[in-house]
Amino acid sequence: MAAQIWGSEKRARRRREISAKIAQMPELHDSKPLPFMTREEKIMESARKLTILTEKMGQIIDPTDPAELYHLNNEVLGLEGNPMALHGVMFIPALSAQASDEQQAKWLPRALRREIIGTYAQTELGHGTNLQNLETTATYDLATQEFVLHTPQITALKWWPGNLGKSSNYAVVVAHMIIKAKNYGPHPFMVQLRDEKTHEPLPGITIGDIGPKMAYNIVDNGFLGFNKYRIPRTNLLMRHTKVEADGTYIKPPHAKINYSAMVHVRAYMLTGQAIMLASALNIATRYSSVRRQGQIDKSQPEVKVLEYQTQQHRLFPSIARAYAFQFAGAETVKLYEHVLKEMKSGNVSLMADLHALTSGLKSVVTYQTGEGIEQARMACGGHGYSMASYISEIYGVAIGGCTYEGENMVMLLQLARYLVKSAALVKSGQSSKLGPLVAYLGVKSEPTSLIDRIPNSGFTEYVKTFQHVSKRQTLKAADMFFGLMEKGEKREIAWNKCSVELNRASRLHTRLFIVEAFVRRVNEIADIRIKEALTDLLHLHVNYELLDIASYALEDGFLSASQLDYIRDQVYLYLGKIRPNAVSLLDSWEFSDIELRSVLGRRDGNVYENLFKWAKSSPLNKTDVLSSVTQYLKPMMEKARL
Ligand SMILES: CCCCC/C=C\C/C=C\C/C=C\C/C=C\C/C=C\CC/C=C/C(=O)SCCNC(=O)CCNC(=O)[C@H](O)C(C)(C)COP(=O)(O)OP(=O)(O)OC[C@H]1O[C@@H](n2cnc3c(N)ncnc32)[C@H](O)[C@@H]1OP(=O)(O)O
Ligand SMILES: Cc1cc2nc3c(=O)[nH]c(=O)nc-3n(C[C@H](O)[C@H](O)[C@H](O)COP(=O)(O)OP(=O)(O)OC[C@H]3O[C@@H](n4cnc5c(N)ncnc54)[C@H](O)[C@@H]3O)c2cc1C
Repeated sequence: MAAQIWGSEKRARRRREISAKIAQMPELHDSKPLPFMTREEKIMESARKLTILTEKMGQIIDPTDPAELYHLNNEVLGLEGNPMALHGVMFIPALSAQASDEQQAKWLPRALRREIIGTYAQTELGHGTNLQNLETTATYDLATQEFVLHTPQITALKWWPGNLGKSSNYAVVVAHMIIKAKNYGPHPFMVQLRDEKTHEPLPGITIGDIGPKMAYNIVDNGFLGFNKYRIPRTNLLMRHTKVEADGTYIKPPHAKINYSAMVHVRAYMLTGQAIMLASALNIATRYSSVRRQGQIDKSQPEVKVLEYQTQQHRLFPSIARAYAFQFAGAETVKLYEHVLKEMKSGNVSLMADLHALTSGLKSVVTYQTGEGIEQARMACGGHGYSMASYISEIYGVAIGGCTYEGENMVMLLQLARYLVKSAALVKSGQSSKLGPLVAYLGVKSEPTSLIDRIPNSGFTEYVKTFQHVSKRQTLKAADMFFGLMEKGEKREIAWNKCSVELNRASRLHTRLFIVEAFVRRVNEIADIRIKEALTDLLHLHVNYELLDIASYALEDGFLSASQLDYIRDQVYLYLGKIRPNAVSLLDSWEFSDIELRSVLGRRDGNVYENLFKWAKSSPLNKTDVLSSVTQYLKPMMEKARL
C-alpha cells in the first residue's frame, strides 16, 4: 500500500531508508517538544537543523529529488516551516521557470549551494488577490539602464512573503514595470535585499517580520519597502519577457506566463495537503483504537471508541479523501511538469487547462483537508485539544493553504471562467472543441441515474452521476450569467451576481476530477489485496461524496429518494467493511513518530504514560510555585483574607 501512496516500491523503500537514517541522527531531532518552545526558540532550532542538513543532506537523500527533499523536510524540520521554506518552494522554481539561461547560470548554482537565501515577494499590505493593482513600481531609467523599485505608500509594502522578514537576503520581487511612462503590468525581478557579509538591509530597503500567525510560526513572513532602490536592467527575469537597453519591450508568448511560480505551488501543494490530512487521521485513528469509553453492549467491557459508527463516519470518509487527494495530486504534478517543459520550449497551449485544474483542486482539497483535520481533532475528545495531539498545529498549517497561492473563492472563480467558456462551446454546438477534462459537458446523459439499477456496473454509474450534476450546474450557472448579460447587465456585474452558482459548478467539476483520479488509480492496481482494500475505500468515497452533493441530483429527479437510501446504506456498509483496515490504511503512509510529533498518535499506542510525561515536562512545571502566584495571586488572596 505504501508503494501505491508514494508512487512506487522504490519510493516507499527510499522513504523508509531516509526515516531510518534520521532516527540514527539525534542532532536532527527536536531538542524538546515544539509546543514548549517560544517562537524565537523554534526558529533557532530550525536554523540549527537546517545547517546540519546543508552539510549532511547528501548522506541522507538525493538532494535533486523533490520527493526525497520533501520527506526529509517533514521529518526533520516539520510542518511549521523553516527559515528557508520559500527558498525551495518558490524562489528556486521562479528562477528555474522565469530566468533566462544566462541569468540561471548566474543565480541558480548560488541558490542551490545555499550561498544565498531567497523568497518570492508579491503580495502587498493592500493587495494580494488583485495583482493588477499591486502598487510597487519598477521604473526603467534609460540613462543608467536600471530599474528603480519604489514603494509609493504604506499599502504598497510587500506583506506576507515567507522568510522575507529575517532570513532571506534575496527575493524575486513582483512589481509593475514602467518604461517611458507606459505600465506593462506586474513582472518578476531578482532583487538583493541584504548585504551578503553583514546580512544588514541594504540602503533603500525597509524590511522586517510581520509578527506571529495562526500557525507556520517558524516562518518569518515579512514586510518590505523600497525607497527608489536601483537594480540593473538585467535583473528583470527575462526567460519569456525582455527589455532591451533602449527600453524596447518584448512581450511573452502568454500574458500570464510570469505566474508560473504560483501554479507550481498550487500543483505541488495537493499531495502536501493529503499528507497533512493523513497525518491527523493517523493520530486520531490510532488513538481511537486505544481509547476505551462506554459500552455498545452493556454486558461487555468498554469499547475502543473506533467501534462507534459516529466515530467511523467522522474519520473514514476523510481517509478516503486523503488517498483521493494523494492520487489526484500525483496526476497533477505529472501534468504540471509536462506543461512546464512545453512552456520552456515555447508551447503555452496547455497553460489555461492547467491553471483551471490547479485552481479548482487547490480550493477543494485545502477546504476538505481543513474539515477532515478538524474532525480528527474533535474525534480525540479532550486530548485532541491538547498540543500533545499536535493536530491543532497540523490544522493551522494546512488551513493556510485555503488562503495562500490564491484565496479559495477567487481560485474557484478562475476555474469558473474556464467552465463558462466551455459551456459556451456546448451551447454553440462546438462540443468537439472541448478539452479532455471538460469533454463530458458535451455528452448527453441518461434521463435518470442507473446507480443500483445495473448489477456489477463498478463505478461507472457513479462517475456518470457526478458528471451529470457537474454538467447541469455548469450549464445552469452559465445560463444565468449569459441571461443577465442578454438583459443588458455589464459582464462584470453579471459575473458577480452569478458567482455563488459559478463556484458551485467549480466545486462539482473538481470533485468529479478527484473521483475520476481515484477510479483511474484503482483500475491500474494489479495486487488483489491492495485493490480490494482500495476498492472498499473508493466505494465509501463515491457514496459519501454523492450523498454530500445529493441535492443537485435530487432537484431534477436524476436520483430518486430510494436511490438515495441505497447510497446511504452503502456508506454504512463500507464504514463497517473499512473498520478492520482503518489503522493499517493510515499506518501504510509510514509516518514515523519523529515526523508525527504527536503523543496521542504514537505508533506503540502507549498514550497515557506519555501524556503524563509530556505534561510533567511543561516549563510551567519546573517549579511548584510560579512567580505569577507569588507576585499577584498570593498577595491578592492574603489581602482578601485580612
Ligand atoms: C525546504 C525544502 C522543501 C522542498 C520542497 C520540495 C518540493 C515541494 C514543492 C512545492 C510545495 C509543496 C507544498 C507547499 C507547502 C508549503 C507552502 C508554503 C508556503 C506558501 C507560500 C505562499 C506563497 C504565496 O501565496 S505567493 C502569492 C500568491 N498570490 C496569488 O496566488 C494571487 C492570486 N491572484 C491571481 O493569481 C491573479 O490575480 C488572478 C486572480 C488569477 C487574476 O489575475 P489577473 O492578472 O488580474 O488576470 P486577468 O487580467 O483578470 O486575466 C485573467 C485571464 O488570465 C488567466 N490566468 C490567470 N492566471 C493564469 C495562470 N496562472 N495561467 C494561465 N492563465 C491564467 C485567467 O484564467 C483569465 O483567462 P480568461 O480571460 O481566458 O478567462
Ligand atoms: C501562510 C501564508 C503564506 C503566504 N506566503 C506568501 C509568500 O510567500 N509570498 C507572497 O507574495 N504572498 C504570500 N502570502 C499572501 C497570500 O498569497 C495572499 O494572502 C492571498 O493570495 C490572498 O490575498 P489577500 O490577502 O489579498 O486576500 P483578499 O483578496 O483581500 O481576500 C479577502 C476576501 O475577499 C474576497 N475576494 C477578493 N477578491 C475577490 C474577487 N475578485 N472575487 C470574489 N471575492 C474576492 C476573498 O475571497 C476573501 O474572502 C501568504 C499568505 C499566507 C496566509
